[in-house]
Amino acid sequence: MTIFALSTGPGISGIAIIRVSGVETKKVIKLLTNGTIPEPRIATLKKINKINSSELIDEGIILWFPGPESYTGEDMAEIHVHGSKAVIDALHASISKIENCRMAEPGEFTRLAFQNGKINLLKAESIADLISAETEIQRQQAIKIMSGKSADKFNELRGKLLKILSNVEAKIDFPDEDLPDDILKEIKKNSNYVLQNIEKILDDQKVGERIREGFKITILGPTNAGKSSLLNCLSNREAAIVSEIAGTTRDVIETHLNIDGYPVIVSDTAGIRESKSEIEKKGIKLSLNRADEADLKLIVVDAKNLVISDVLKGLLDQNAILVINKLDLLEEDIDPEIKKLNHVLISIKENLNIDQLILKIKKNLKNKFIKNDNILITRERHRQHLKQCLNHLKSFNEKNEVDDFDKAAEDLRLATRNLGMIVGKVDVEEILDSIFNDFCIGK
Ligand SMILES: Nc1nc2c(ncn2[C@@H]2O[C@H](COP(=O)(O)OP(=O)(O)OP(=O)(O)O)[C@@H](O)[C@H]2O)c(=O)[nH]1
Ligand SMILES: [K+]
Ligand SMILES: [Mg+2]
Repeated sequence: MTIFALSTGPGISGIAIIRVSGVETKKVIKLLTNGTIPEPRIATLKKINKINSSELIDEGIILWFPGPESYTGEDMAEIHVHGSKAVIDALHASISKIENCRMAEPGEFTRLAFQNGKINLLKAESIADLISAETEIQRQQAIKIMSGKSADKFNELRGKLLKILSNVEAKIDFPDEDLPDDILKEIKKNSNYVLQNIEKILDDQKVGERIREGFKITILGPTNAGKSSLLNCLSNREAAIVSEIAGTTRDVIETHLNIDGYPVIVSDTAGIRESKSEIEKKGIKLSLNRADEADLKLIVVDAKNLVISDVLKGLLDQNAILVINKLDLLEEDIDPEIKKLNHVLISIKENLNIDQLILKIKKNLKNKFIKNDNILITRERHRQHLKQCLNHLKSFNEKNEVDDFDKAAEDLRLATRNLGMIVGKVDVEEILDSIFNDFCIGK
């Protein structure tokens, strides 16, 4: 089967690129250009016409990449035309008339690249991350994983496990012979090395995932403190309704922001107070759930009414900033006890000290992100495989201690398999769909 798809973004653009991959690629070029195949990898201007007709669609550049020296490993072509809907539609219609040619599924080009051994799974995932990167930090992370640093580490650890496995299997094959002491020592050393490495990789405060998905900031506080006003102020738009009526916000309202390169998801929540309304109570429950999940809590209170309820006190930990709003209304100094807390005094109405608050938020993000320069896990999938690997490895150690080699070997195989699945070194058909379906068509 030969696949094709628009690989540039949809909508009007100066240039649109349609990619073709598969055995019929040469035929596609010939039929579209009524002519010869261009030199490999040399941009060649061609008249592109409808299939089986001399009617011109557009003039454009054809790039011919004979397999296996191509992105997918198969014969491939790129057709660069003017980026209008009509040109693209005409080209698509023409190619789909050629036998054995069809539109590509989302992520299918990259999936082929993986299946044909051009890239490993981590690289495939990082390509998806790079395509969807919205902030500088996300781009940096994607390109780092793409460069192969994580894959190298996981392959190194997997190599050690395979080494142990060969020793243990030798023991199973020759049950009457004892393993020499130095080999037993080496097995122990290697399995501890892998164990400790995985524990260290897992102990990462989930920074990699946070960079991909966004760092979670939750705005909490009593009703009418100005929480929704703060959300709007940070996101520079009317994301949430602001009113002088206490209890305005009921549902959680999220906005995605880019704070100095760091991706964040800011959530505004329902004001916390004693309420008889069932709906409001539900809203307050949602607020408290969000507080649990948050990486950073902004506890907003009213400077004129500075009572901090016990519930809020419970939320004021090292991942919280006390935001005292409505500074413009304040006449006297604030309570020295409250001043001891990690706080900032602002007025959203008068735009006072907002920059200070943003600085504090940034500092908090930086501390969290920069502490960990060794990010290897960017997805829950990786974390699950590592946890499984760790469990099997621990179980292997226990069984190995009591000379239960058969069962120990089985644990070792499973541990190795889980490490392999991260990079895509084993039969991974079952996880491929979920990975490549996240891509858009043409990638
Ligand atoms: N004077 C003054 N008023 C403010 C300031 N910030 C917000 N307000 C006003 O405070 C009122 C409540 O603001 P909201 O943003 O709706 O407060 P909230 O915390 O989201 O309230 P709920 O959703 O009901 O819990 C509105 O009338 C705002 O205009 C400020 O800095 N100074
Ligand atoms: K309100
Ligand atoms: Mg509100």
